This record gives sequence, C-alpha cells and structure tokens, in this order.
Amino acid sequence: MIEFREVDKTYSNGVKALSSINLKLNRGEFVAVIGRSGAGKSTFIRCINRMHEITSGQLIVDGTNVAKLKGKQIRRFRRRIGMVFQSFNLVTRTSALHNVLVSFVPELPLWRKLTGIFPKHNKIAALTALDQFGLLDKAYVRVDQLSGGQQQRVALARTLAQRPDIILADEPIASLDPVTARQVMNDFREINEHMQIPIIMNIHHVEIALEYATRVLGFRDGTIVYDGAAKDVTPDILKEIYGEMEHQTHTVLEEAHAYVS
Ligand SMILES: Nc1ncnc2c1ncn2[C@@H]1O[C@H](COP(=O)(O)OP(=O)(O)OP(=O)(O)O)[C@@H](O)[C@H]1O
Repeated sequence: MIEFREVDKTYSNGVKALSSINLKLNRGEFVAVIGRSGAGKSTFIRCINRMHEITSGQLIVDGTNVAKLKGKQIRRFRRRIGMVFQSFNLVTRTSALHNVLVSFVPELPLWRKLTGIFPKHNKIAALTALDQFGLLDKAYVRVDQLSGGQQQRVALARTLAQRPDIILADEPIASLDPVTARQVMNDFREINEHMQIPIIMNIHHVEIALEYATRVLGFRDGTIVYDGAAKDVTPDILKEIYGEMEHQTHTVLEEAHAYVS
C-alpha cells in the first residue's frame, strides 16, 4: 500500500538524505525505522505524507502518486494519514476534548469553523476516542496539566478520531520515561493489531523497536541497510546499521545486544 520506487531526497543545501529507496509496506505492518542520528529516518517518514517532497523516483500510497497531488488533493490525502510527534503537537492551553475535536475542523462548514461550535456526533466521537485511551475523566482538563504519557495519548486519540488509513510516528516516545514509553507503545500495538492500521515509527530505542515492531528498516547514510523481521535482527545487523562501537553508539548497541542475544 506504500511503495517507494528508486526514491531520492536531496535538500536544497545539497544534503542527500535518501538514496535509491525501494520498498513496499503492507497493511497491518508495524514498522520500526532505526538508525543513527542523521541517517534519514525523519526524512523517510515525512516524505510519506509529503511534509517533505521527494527529489526523484516515485512514491505511491494506495495507488496515488504522492508527488502529483496538488492543493486540495494534498490536504485530503494528508487527512488519511495520522501523524504523531515527539512533542505531541497539542494546543496546550485547551482541554483534551478540544484537542481531539480539532481533528474534525477540516470537515466543518465555515460557520462552525468560525464559531468553534462542534456538532454532537463529533463530540461523541471525540469522547469515545478519549475513552479508548482511558482518558474520559480528563476530557475537560487542560492538556498542559496532564503528564507526558497522557498528552501523547491525547495526541493518539486525536489521530484515531481522524480515522486514518496509516499512522506515521516520529519518535513518539523520545520524551517519555521508560514505563510510560512502554504504555504508549502498548497503545500503538493495540491500534495496529485490532484496527489493522499500519504504523511506521521512527524510534531511537532499539530494544523497544525490536520488541514491538513486526518489521525493521535500518537506515544508514540515507540508504536502507536492513529490511526484515524484527525477530531476525542480530548483533551483526545492528553493527551494520549503527557502525562500529564508537562512543555514541556504545550504549544503544549494548542494550540491543542484551535483547537480541
Ligand atoms: N530541512 C532540512 N534541510 C537540510 N538538510 C536537512 C533538513 N532536514 C534534515 N536534513 C539533513 O538530512 C539528513 C537526514 O536527516 P533526518 O532528520 O532525516 O535524519 P534522522 O535519521 O531522522 O536523524 P535524527 O535521528 O537525529 O532525527 C541529515 O544530514 C540532516 O542534517
């Protein structure tokens, strides 16, 4: 359903962030994108919903050639792809409920957009989404009074309320403590398994990536050096993705080795 054909991405400053990317991602997959800082993970994820434009090649999502979309088509296309960020991207001074309701704004007639009066069925859908994440009692609490994990769950509820076909997640657990990070990863797993929504996640915690993902893409210098099942990742493969045991990669490899060996 997502196909990269010989995709390159070069930024205007000349940095080649993606080079000859070829792959197909299928419905129901939970894909972890791993690699060193600067390997091209965020660029890869952000090309899928056209937050970044590819430079050459083709990117096909559900039969649509993403580069060919224009104006309104891009906005409609983006609505089908949920995006979750490290920083949650919530409107911090309003309630959890209002943050989820925001996902319905593009569908509203102009007078509702201007007055901020949401129809009843939107409110019910938003409350249902919050309830799915155990946050019904927080619906009227300002999000800046919630914990990091609760805020990321509000962001997930907002994404799900949008009924996305695909969820992209750019380091969604990077700012969470280990226990909360796992709770949020369990939420992602639940969404993936029960709703069959494919998840493509850029993640620095290798041991968590291997535990939760079904498929791993290992990036190095803008190319994919590993594409396979999470269960088949070996210490040697991790070394190929992260390089030799330099100071920077030492800890991450130690933790991941402990998991895979
Ligand atoms: N907007 C931009 N303009 C120019 N170069 C960029 C831009 N964004 C990223 N790059 C460069 O492209 C390369 C890939 O960056 P990218 O953010 O995709 O890597 P990453 O693997 O996600 O890194 P990190 O794990 O640190 O987030 C890097 O060399 C980076 O400096």
